[in-house]
Amino acid sequence: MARRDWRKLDETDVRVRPGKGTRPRSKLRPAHADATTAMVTGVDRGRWTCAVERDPGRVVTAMRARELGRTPVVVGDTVGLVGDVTGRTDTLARIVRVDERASVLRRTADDTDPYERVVVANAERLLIVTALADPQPRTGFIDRCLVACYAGGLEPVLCLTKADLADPAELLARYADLDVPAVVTSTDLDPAEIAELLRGRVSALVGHSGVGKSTLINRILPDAHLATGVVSGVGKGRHTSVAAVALPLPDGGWVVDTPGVRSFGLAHITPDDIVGSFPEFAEVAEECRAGCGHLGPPDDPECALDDVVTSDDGSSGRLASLRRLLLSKAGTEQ
Ligand SMILES: Nc1nc2c(ncn2[C@@H]2O[C@H](COP(=O)(O)OP(=O)(O)OP(=O)(O)O)[C@@H](O)[C@H]2O)c(=O)[nH]1
Ligand SMILES: [Zn+2]
Repeated sequence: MARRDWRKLDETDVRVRPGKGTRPRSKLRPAHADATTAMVTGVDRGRWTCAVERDPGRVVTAMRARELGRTPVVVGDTVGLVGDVTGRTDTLARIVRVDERASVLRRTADDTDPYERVVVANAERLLIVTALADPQPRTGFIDRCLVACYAGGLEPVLCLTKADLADPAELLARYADLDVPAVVTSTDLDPAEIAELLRGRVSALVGHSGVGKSTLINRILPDAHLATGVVSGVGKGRHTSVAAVALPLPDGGWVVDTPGVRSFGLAHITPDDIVGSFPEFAEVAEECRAGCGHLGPPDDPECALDDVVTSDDGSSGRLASLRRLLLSKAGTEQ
């Protein structure tokens, strides 16, 4: 239950149906029944780049129809387009519908923007790109990426780069209890495993500067420069530091690069949102008192999660890892 509750989290969520008190239910709706479905691949200053029928070869620039008001439209959103959807130069389609999101990745509020915002919608996976050395892995960052995934409905994957510089064993061990899938890579290893992981689906990528994210993308997408160039015709400028962009993969699927996204919108996430992603704990957590932080003694001495832990079936390690994530939500390390 908790896992799907991210929809209520803030005002930037898409209103699938207009609520009472807003505009009257649009009479235009039936007229838009023939709207063309597209995926948003880039956003910049009131213009959205969309792939019609998710076809990377059919790119259209669109504006948001007035009737949508300020409904946020982000990379990965599935939208309905009307108007000129040919994509010819100087044409502009209109976005008249934003479909309900299957997942959300939020970035945190920052100095220039006091609101948490969804940066990527509908990504199935989040690749947490971390160098094994140079720069040193930051486990606080990884932990908060995991929290963002569990709360937003994405499957996390650890992508450990620069395996030629350091052994991944210690880092892998830290996440073993959480069953987070991991791939280990370096420039002297074949990127086929990662390409396979990404093929046919929408995956978002996050990572600090210098971890080798661009190197990785360029190896999987030899023409990424070209693809980036196409979108940056729209996406150049001061907003690019946090603007996500979806790049099409050669064998189908999309990689969403999230430059500048260094921390995640976790402020409204409750412990229950996170626990909800852990099947063996979610049900028991309902027996806890309302507002239990599920941290166990001394903070939550009566937390029911402790009852799940029996002898040595691995549950104690998993609970310890889950509790580490619960604690990390409040962390500030980036
Ligand atoms: N030793 C080693 N170095 C690597 C590997 N992958 C990338 N690098 C180096 O790490 C540095 C950073 O790589 P980038 O791909 O630019 O990193 P990034 O994450 O895109 O960083 P920004 O562009 O700043 O966001 C470069 O000097 C790369 O050559 C690797 O597998 N092994
Ligand atoms: Zn509890």
